[in-house]
Amino acid sequence: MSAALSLLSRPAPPAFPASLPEALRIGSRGSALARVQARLVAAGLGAARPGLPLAEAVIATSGDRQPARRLADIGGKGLFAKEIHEALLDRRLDLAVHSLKDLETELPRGIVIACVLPREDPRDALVLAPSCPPVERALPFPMLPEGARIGTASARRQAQLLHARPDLRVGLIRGNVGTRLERLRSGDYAATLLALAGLKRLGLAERAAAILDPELMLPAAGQGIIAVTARASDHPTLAALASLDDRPARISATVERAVVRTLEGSCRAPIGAFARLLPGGEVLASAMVARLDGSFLLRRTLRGSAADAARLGQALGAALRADAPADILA
Ligand SMILES: NCc1[nH]cc(CCC(=O)O)c1CC(=O)O
Repeated sequence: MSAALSLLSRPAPPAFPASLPEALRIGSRGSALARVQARLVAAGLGAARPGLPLAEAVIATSGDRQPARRLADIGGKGLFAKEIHEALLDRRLDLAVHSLKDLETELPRGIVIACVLPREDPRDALVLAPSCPPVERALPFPMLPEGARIGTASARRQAQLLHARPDLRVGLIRGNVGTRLERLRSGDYAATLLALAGLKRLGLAERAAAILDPELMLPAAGQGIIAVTARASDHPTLAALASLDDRPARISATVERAVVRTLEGSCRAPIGAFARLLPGGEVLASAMVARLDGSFLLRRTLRGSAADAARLGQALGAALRADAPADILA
């Protein structure tokens, strides 16, 4: 009797989801910006699939644990995403939210970019320390004080800034957006450069003393674009995310990342890449490489078909490589 009962009352085997799991687990880094971006993705999914249960999780990354050094010196972009990729592959997460510009161009096997959200403003912004005299919005660089010290950890920003203003000095300031704004109050720096997209998402856009024209400061590949990664094999999650994919952002991302992919490995120099869809449906893409000290800067612009976005980016990267001096190419 008791044996029969225990057979009958044996707990049901764990329910393996035929389609979507109980709750989709959304992962991101723990910074304020990362959390806001994760919430944007969750809101998008909630609107696309009403009633779909979602759970948000924070993953600490190596990049977050070593805030004082230049990223390139501690292993590059992969640092922010490594633990997040691992959590996806280990099924501790089902999808992960990244700033596309921090995501390496070659993702680990089994991880794909499932969708990109509509691009926020891709431009960089100049943020002044309280002690710095104001600049005119239209002429931000010429009005920075002679010899001023500017804080940035971005080789791309440093090279373009010094190209325009060789008298300026650059000091390393890293960390989250909040940390960097805080550092400005220390008096060590006259100004810093930040992505306007991050400032906007944090409700801090009013801190931008000037917004830098891409002619002056070409953005990083993917700047302003939020990318969502998932397991390549997880078809239900990929299908749910596909409805969030933004075509113009996807095309820009494809061109800009193809530029970087074409150059990296053969080029150790700072790289900028920016592509946008024109009203007629063509893509206008610019890219630049420079010496870190700004003494050399090369820019190229190409126009091409949106259907050939990756090829356009490759052609742009190849054009830069063809004309760059030997010391820029590794
Ligand atoms: N490297 C940090 C980082 N990664 C993405 C953003 C901003 C948001 C975006 O570009 O989408 C920032 C901050 C910054 O560069 O000012």
